[in-house]
Amino acid sequence: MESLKIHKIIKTVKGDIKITGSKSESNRLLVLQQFYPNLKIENVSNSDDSRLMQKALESTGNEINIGHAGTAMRFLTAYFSVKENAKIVLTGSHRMKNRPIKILVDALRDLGAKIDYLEKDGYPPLSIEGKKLTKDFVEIDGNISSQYISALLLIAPTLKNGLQLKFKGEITSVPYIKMTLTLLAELGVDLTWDGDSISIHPKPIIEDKTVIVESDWSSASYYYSLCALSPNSEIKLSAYKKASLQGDAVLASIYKNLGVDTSFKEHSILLKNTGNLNASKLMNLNLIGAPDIAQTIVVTCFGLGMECYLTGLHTLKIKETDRLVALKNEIEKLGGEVFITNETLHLKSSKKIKENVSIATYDDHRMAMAFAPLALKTSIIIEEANVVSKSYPTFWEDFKKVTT
Ligand SMILES: O=C(O)C1=C[C@@H](OP(=O)(O)O)[C@@H](O)[C@H](O)C1
Ligand SMILES: C=C(OP(=O)(O)O)C(=O)O
Repeated sequence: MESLKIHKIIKTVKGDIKITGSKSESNRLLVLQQFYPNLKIENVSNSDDSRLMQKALESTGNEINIGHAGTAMRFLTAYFSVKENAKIVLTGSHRMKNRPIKILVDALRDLGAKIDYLEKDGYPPLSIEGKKLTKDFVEIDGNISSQYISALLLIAPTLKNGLQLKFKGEITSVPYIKMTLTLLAELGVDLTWDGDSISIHPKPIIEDKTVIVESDWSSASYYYSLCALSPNSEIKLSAYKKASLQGDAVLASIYKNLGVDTSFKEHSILLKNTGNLNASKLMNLNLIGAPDIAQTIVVTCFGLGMECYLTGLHTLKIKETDRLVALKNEIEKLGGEVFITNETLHLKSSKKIKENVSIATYDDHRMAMAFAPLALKTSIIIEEANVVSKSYPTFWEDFKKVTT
């Protein structure tokens, strides 16, 4: 699928969607399943990133290409470093070769791992020779990506003496670290998080266990946006729970201020447009714990003509694309005004949205999905619309279901 033209939607958004499992939970559990084969996983994500992860873990070849999948790149670097006798090259897309991995590689090398850079220092591709790691203490910078920390935590219980991780500086995307720790604890791993240090005890085997992956909250964000932009709309999404491991579940409280009410019913959430919106209010949010929903929120505010000021966005520059620049470029094409720094984004309120603008997606699934709901306001074109498969392969079918 190349460009997708979406004609202005005149229907009230309504429907019932079952969303695939969280890609973050899935990619952690898939690694853990290699260490603990008696772990069963249900509702695994059907995203490209999780399929690539599964394929990599089953691969018998000596070169693995994980495309655009950041978590897979980081988690597999740690995984293959401890897989005795593994000798592999881990590579990815052009963008992946420009997403930093030095902090993780340095930490693994400090623990004794054998990893070499094949092109640019500090970036994939990597050559990894797996071996037994015997050290049990490492310091790591927590401000660039929490994925480095999760990667180390996932291998920690398989190390002979476990692992103590000490953080330098501030930690970013903390809910993702908590997700990793909660999943480890569910498998019976003993751990403590005390101030700037996490200790993981060794756990060579676990009891039989089945984990059901909750559906993906980041994917739910696009329905929150549709609901916010469509008066009287109602969407039911499954399968979700109130006590989520995913930080993006904060959507429910954020979108309350954008006129969407969330109610939990058994395994689903019901989103309803309440009509309760003060569009002259400024949306002021720190998204350091939920970076993946920044694009959705900015576009919703733009569609509602609201001003928004987001902070805590320093990780957006090193994701699938520089998401701060991408948002500014595309919203300005539509007639909006956006100011960015390295960690903030300020959207001015604007009343008009230009028609038939073609939105570039920069190989970033979230650019395509975040801009699609604007079709409730005006006809819009989404370029390279199939990028959505990175996290949500059936997005366009599901989008159609609730909008036509
Ligand atoms: O651990 C994870 O599953 C993720 C952590 C976050 O990355 P950063 O920690 O790099 O912000 C998030 O943006 C990414 O989509 C998934
Ligand atoms: C940043 C993302 O993924 P990753 O870092 O795993 O490529 C994302 O899905 O928005």
